[in-house]
Amino acid sequence: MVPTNYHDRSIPAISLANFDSRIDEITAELVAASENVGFFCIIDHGISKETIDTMFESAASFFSLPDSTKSRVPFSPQHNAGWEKNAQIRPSTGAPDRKESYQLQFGDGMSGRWLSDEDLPDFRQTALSFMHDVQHVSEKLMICFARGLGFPDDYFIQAHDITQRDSQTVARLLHYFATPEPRDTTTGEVYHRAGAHTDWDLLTLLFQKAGQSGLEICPGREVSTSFGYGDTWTKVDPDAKSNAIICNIGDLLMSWSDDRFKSTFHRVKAPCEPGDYYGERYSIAFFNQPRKSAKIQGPLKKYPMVTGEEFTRRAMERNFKAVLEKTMKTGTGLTKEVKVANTDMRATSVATVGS
Ligand SMILES: O=C(O)CCC(=O)C(=O)O
Ligand SMILES: [Fe+2]
Repeated sequence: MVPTNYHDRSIPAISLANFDSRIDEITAELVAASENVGFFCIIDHGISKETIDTMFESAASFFSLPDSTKSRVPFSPQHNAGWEKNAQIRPSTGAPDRKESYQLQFGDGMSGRWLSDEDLPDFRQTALSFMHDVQHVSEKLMICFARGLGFPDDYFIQAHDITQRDSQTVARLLHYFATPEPRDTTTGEVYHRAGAHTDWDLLTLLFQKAGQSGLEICPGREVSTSFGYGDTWTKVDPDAKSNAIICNIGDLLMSWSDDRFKSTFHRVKAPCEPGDYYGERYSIAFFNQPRKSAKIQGPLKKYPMVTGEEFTRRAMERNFKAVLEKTMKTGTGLTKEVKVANTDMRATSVATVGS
């Protein structure tokens, strides 16, 4: 196995302290980070460590339920919400990520996909309160991005209004399974966690747990080969002290900024090298998705206008095609009914392909 080529890049840390009086300074920092790296972390964001820990505890309670209970809220491709396990195949790997996830939304998409209070006391309330907190932070960043691109302050906030029925914003609770250490190289089995991908939302806010490393980025699309294979990677380890939220630009903001802001390849590495973390890993990703009816076009009109619904559908189709091509090339095929998940909006297509 060829060792990973690592490169230390600094991930900008941007403080949101005194947001109203420092908004110009914060906007300049965010714009620079988005143009040059596509990844940054925010600190002084106002969500306490206790709040984040409580959400992680609730996520762990959900994932510790028997599969028979979790399968009462199964993932729905139409709604992009619910629970899936070992079901997401990335075009970069052609094999399922070894994980389970539970996708939550604010509105109609969650109908019938919350467990009852008897199954999981207080979960819904805790999750929604956390999601509103993260939305609040996201909206601050949206004001800065709107200013950076010359749009009115509330431009992205309106397009991502979570009080509307066609809101598509998703909070994804993730649980990666522990994998054998050291990896058995005789079988060639690779325990993918999250294969290399870009997200296709506006902006992702990611929460990691101290000690559970694995997130890596390949910034600025510095990829000379497909999906970053063979390229240099940078570790983005959780930093418990700063209580930072990791943020990355998604394909939607890249397009909406006429390619000025970079959506960036990242992965949760399949552990295989000395120093890698093989234990179970929890994370929470908050995907700022546009309303279905949002109209998307950059200030320079580099790309034709599309709706949020259309943008999402096209991203899913592209992803689905790439997965099919990959699985055919590798001969793994999709031999039974397989849920083929998208890179990051999590809308999963159910495909029955091959024998
Ligand atoms: O789990 C993580 O740290 C990252 C997850 C991720 O990139 C994704 O789900 O899009
Ligand atoms: Fe991602």
